[in-house]
Amino acid sequence: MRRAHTVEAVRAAEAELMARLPEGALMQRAAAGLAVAGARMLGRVYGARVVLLVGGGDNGGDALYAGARLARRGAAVRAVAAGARIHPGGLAALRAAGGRTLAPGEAAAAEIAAADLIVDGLVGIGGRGGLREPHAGLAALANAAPGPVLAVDLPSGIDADTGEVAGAAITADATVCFGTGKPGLFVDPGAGHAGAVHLVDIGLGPELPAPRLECLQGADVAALLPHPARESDKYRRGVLGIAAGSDAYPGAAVLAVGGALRTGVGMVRYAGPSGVCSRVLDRWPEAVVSASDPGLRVAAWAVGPGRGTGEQSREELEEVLETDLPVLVDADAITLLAEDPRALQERSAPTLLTPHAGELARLLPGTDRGTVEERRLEHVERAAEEYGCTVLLKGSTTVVAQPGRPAAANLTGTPLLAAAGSGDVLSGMAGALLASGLRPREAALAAAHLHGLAARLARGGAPVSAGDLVEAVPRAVAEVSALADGSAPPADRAGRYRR
Ligand SMILES: NC(=O)C1=CN([C@@H]2O[C@H](COP(=O)(O)OP(=O)(O)OC[C@H]3O[C@@H](n4cnc5c(N)ncnc54)[C@H](OP(=O)(O)O)[C@@H]3O)[C@@H](O)[C@H]2O)[C@@H](O)CC1
Ligand SMILES: [K+]
Repeated sequence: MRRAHTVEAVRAAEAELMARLPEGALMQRAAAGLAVAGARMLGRVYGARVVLLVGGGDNGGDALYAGARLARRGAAVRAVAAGARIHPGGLAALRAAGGRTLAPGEAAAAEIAAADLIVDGLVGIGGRGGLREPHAGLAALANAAPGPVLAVDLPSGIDADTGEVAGAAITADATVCFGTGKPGLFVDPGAGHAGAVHLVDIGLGPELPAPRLECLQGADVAALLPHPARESDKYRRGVLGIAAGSDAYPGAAVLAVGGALRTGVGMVRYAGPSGVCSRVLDRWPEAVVSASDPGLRVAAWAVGPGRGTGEQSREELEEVLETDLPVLVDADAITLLAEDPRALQERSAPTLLTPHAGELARLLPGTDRGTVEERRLEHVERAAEEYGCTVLLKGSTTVVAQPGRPAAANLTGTPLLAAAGSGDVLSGMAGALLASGLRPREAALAAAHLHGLAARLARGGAPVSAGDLVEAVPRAVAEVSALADGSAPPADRAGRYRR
C-alpha cells in the first residue's frame, strides 16, 4: 500500500520528529536518498553533467546537498539559482565539493540542455499556486531538455494536496518523495508529471496520522480477491445480476457480462430485452438470461451501462435500489439518479456509483466535466458525502471515495483504457467482486487495479478494444494472485505501473 499525506500533516510530523533530532538531520537523510536515486538514473556518476534547479526554500536545500554528494563522486554539478537567496548550508556544501552556481540566463539554458541529469529543487511542499518567474522558465527549459528530470519531493508546479496544475510545471521522469507520498503524486493531472515515484524513508512514519490517500498495490489487491474454497458452489461464490444494454446498445450487455465472468463469479444472471439476451448467450453461453426482472435471486446487481434513460430504465433502477442487495450503478443509471436521487437516499444497503467525469458533474450541479478533471479528489469525495455511498470516478486517474475512509487512487491506470466499452467491462468486473462479497470500496479498487493491468497486458502496450480487455482479465487476475503470499511487490513494481 502506498500512502499519501497532506502538507499540513507532513509539517506537523516533521516538527515532532525534528524536535528530537540534531538540526539538519532530516535534510541530510532526504539528500542522501535523493543522491542515490540520481546516481541510479545516471548509471555512471564520474564525469556526468548534473544541473540542479534551486529555489529559495528547503526543497532547493535538498537538491544542493544531494548535488554535493554527486560532486564528491566526480560529477560536474551546476546549480541554477532561482532567486537571490538559496539555502546557505546547501550552497556551502556544494561549493566545498567543487560544484558551481549560475544565474538563470543563456549559460544556464545551455547547461540544462546539455545535462545528463536535471534535479528539480525549485519548490516542494512549500509551493503556492502557479510557478512564478524565473521558476516557470526554468521548468520549461528542463521539460524541453533531452536529459532526464528527477523531481525533489514533488514536481515543481503541482499542488501537493490535490494534484492540480496551475500553469507551468516540471514533468519529471522520476520523483523522490520524503517521508510519505503526497496526494498530488498519485492523482492526475499531477500524477502525470511525477514519473516513477520513489519513497525515501526519513523516519516520519511513527509521527504521521491516518493517510489522506491510499493506493493499493498488487499484493494488497491479491489479499482482497476471493479464493473459491473446495466446498464452493456457484451460489456461494456469488451470483451477479446484470441489467445493462438495450436494443440500441447490445454490446454494453455483452461486455459487462464478459467482464464479470472473466473476473470470477459463481454465475451471471443477465436481465434484458430478448434480442439482447440472445446476443449475450451467443457470446457467453454460461450466462443465465431472462427478461428484465429485479426479483431474480442474486447476491448483487450491476445496473446501467447502455441501458438508456427511458421510463422502463427508471422503474428498473428504482426496483433494484429498493432491494437490500449491494448495487453498482453506472452510466445511464447515474444520469437517472442525478435527475432523481430519492431512491438512493432511502437506501441503506451498500451502493457503488462508477461515474466518469461528465457523469459525476451531473451528480454535482454547478460543476462541469473540466472542473471535475482538474480536482478529481475533491469532487469524488463530495459526491460520496452527498449521496452517502461509495463513488469510483473513472478517468486518467481512477479515484474512489467512501465517507469515513481515506480516498484511494488506482496506480494501474493507462490511457489504453480510454476506449469505447471499457467502462462496461469495469462495471461487470466490480459487480462480480461485489457479488463475491467484497465491500464496495474494496470491490471498486480491486476492479480498477485489474482493469488497468488487463489493458497493459492485453496487447503488450498496443491499443486495446474492450473485447481485448475482457480476454486479458484472467491474466491480470493470475498476475495479481501470484502476489497473494503477502510478500511486498518488487520495488520497481509501482514504477512499472506509472506512465
Ligand atoms: N517536511 C519534511 O519532513 C522535510 C522536508 N524537506 C524538504 O523541504 C521542502 C519544503 O521546504 P520549504 O518549506 O522551505 O518550502 P519549499 O517547497 O522549498 O518552497 C518554498 C520556496 O518556494 C518559493 N515559492 C513558493 N511558491 C512559489 C511559486 N509558485 N513560484 C515560485 N516560487 C515559489 C517560496 O518563495 P516565497 O513565496 O516565500 O517568496 C520559497 O522560497 C520539502 O518539499 C522537502 O523537499 C526535507 O529537506 C526534509 C524533510
Ligand atoms: K521540486
